[in-house]
Amino acid sequence: MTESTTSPAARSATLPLRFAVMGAGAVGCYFGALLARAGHAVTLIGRPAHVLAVRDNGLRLQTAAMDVQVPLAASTEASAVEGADVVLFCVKSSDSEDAAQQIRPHLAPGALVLTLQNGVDNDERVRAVLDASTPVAAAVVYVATAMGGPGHVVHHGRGELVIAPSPRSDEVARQLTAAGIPTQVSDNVRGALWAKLVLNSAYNALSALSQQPYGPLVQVPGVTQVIADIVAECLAVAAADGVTIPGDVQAAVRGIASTMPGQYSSTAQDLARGKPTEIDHLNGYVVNRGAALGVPTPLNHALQVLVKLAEMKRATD
Ligand SMILES: NC(=O)C1=CN([C@@H]2O[C@H](COP(=O)(O)OP(=O)(O)OC[C@H]3O[C@@H](n4cnc5c(N)ncnc54)[C@H](OP(=O)(O)O)[C@@H]3O)[C@@H](O)[C@H]2O)C=CC1
Ligand SMILES: CC(C)(CO)C(=O)C(=O)O
Repeated sequence: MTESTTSPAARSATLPLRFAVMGAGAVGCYFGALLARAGHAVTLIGRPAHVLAVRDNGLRLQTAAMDVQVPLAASTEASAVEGADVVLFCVKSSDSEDAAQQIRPHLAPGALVLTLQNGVDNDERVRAVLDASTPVAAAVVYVATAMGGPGHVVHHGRGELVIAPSPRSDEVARQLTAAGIPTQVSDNVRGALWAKLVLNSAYNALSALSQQPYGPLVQVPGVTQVIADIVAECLAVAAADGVTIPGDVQAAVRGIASTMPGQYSSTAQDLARGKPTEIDHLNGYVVNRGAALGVPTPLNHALQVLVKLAEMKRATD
């Protein structure tokens, strides 16, 4: 096909883009590394020890299929988003406003900010901080990754995204998919984020408070009934909020314990490392929406409070 017969969209799908990753942790490093390997210009923005390691040796990307050093740019400064076509916004949900404030003065006009986070309202919270002209699209992240240490990301499974529509979403989805990150654009990302929120609300706090992986957790008498009751509260809030949750959420909830029996929730991992959890954006979100909509959520509230107490204890140990 000659240049003149190629549509602008098709042409742009073949051109490398400039990506910045705001919050270069497990999720941002994994996707950033794949994009850099596909020829895109990628800058990671993260903490000093990680940035130094990446600058010295590149990012070590360890998956079942490869263990490679990926050269890419890294900075501790939010100003490194300058010139990016797309910002992968990958901080924890509790850091969204701060991180958005930090990148705001440096974003190029029209840069797309993609929120790759758990929790259902990060896109709204980021949009509220950024200039009204900046497109922000939520992404549902289906991946299991962890940091192996500074400059080292370990992939444990999956790696797809579902992203919300925006002026650049189709183009970006094509580029991501071509880079080995299967990406769909969906007009029900909120529903898909809610589906994940239900799983997180059902399992994360219980795994965190007991420091148990999902397999042994559900063997304890009473746990599956508690999970069913938590899920019922979440679904009542979602219904009152007009959210259509795609797929069979009950089957997805049951499937977690059998498909990931050895997995500890991210909340359990945060607590074990003495890091703040995202609980206010998981069970806590269900509680707040429930309160606003007049739907009682006593189990979600109890779990939120218990995790906050455990965070407090961990911080003072
Ligand atoms: N890991 C996974 O497999 C999955 C994670 N998710 C979700 O993705 C999101 C990101 O998770 P994950 O990557 O695991 O989290 P990480 O904690 O590994 O990564 C976030 C990184 O951003 C850093 N950071 C925060 N604020 C700034 C800032 N202002 N400037 C520079 N760096 C900053 C953090 O540093 P510090 O810790 O020092 O604050 C941390 O290193 C979360 O919402 C999570 O729930 C979703 C699906 C799977
Ligand atoms: C799906 C689940 C519950 C898997 O661990 C998760 O997203 C988390 O740990 O935060």
